[in-house]
Amino acid sequence: MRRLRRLRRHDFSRRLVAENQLTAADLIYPVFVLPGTQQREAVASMPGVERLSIDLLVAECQTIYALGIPAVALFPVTPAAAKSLAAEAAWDDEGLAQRAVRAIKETVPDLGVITDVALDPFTSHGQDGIIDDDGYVLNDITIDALVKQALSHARAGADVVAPSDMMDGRIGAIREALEANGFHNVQIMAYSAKYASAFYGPFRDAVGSAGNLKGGNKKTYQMDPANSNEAIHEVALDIEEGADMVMVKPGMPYLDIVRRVKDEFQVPTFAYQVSGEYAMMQAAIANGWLTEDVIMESLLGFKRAGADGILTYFAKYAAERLQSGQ
Ligand SMILES: NCc1[nH]cc(CCC(=O)O)c1CC(=O)O
Ligand SMILES: [Mg+2]
Repeated sequence: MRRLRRLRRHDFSRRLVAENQLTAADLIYPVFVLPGTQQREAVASMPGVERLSIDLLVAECQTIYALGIPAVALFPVTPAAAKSLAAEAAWDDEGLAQRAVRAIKETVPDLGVITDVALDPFTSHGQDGIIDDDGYVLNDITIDALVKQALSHARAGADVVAPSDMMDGRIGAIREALEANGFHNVQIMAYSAKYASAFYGPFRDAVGSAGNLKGGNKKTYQMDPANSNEAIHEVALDIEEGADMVMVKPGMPYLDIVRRVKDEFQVPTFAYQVSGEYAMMQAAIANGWLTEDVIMESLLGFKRAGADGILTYFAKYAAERLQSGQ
């Protein structure tokens, strides 16, 4: 009799036949950067996540590197006074993101540093671009700003720039500018299929853009959650324009998209387990409704769906757990 339970009988054979494996090398740790020194702030809607000033962040990065996590993704928390309609602070070479990149590369040079290329932390209205009088985000004018921001990150020493804004054509423009300025080896991780999702709420609290958005949404540039074929077109364009890696975001509700993208293109494909997914799981765990085992199960799900790596606020927790062999 064909008994599929036979191999499940013992731990040794369950391990031998496991089809997928999660390792620390699959993880990218998103971190929030504060101005000042010795600053550490909790994020209420993301229990366990802290915003850190650069000095504390550098120390944290040493721990992250020692755990075998390949890279961090930086998200600056911009003071309200530095926000404007045209988001000029985004390409300030002395900006928070730029200074954080330099500090990390100086102390932990082998840790990959990924920067967020998008204007929302720097606009007074919280949108990811420059708006017209009606509040519509202008595509090509925004691209000019994104190019300046990406070049500024590259000058600071960023290994990877990650445009998360969903303007059409920005990958091509950024790639061209990087090449023209001698940054031939700066990688682009494109947020290619980024959906207009309600799962980003806690992140907007963390970077302080929720208040600026005033309940507004990003539906005129981020994708409609109803769509799947459109994600394939978005990814195809970004690869053609010069992306080295592509991303699907959010994560768990969009694993079907991760699988389709991986099958269709076979390029390095990442998924972002976003703030709302983190908050949901942490809330249930804190209430005793779920155990922490859901964390590792959720991360393995990304591997099974075909992701090469996962951006997750659980990266440090997961790497520690993998190291201790649990
Ligand atoms: N450029 C904005 C950006 N970059 C990363 C996230 C969300 C990440 C998360 O929720 O964890 C967002 C939010 C948004 O689009 O409003
Ligand atoms: Mg696109």
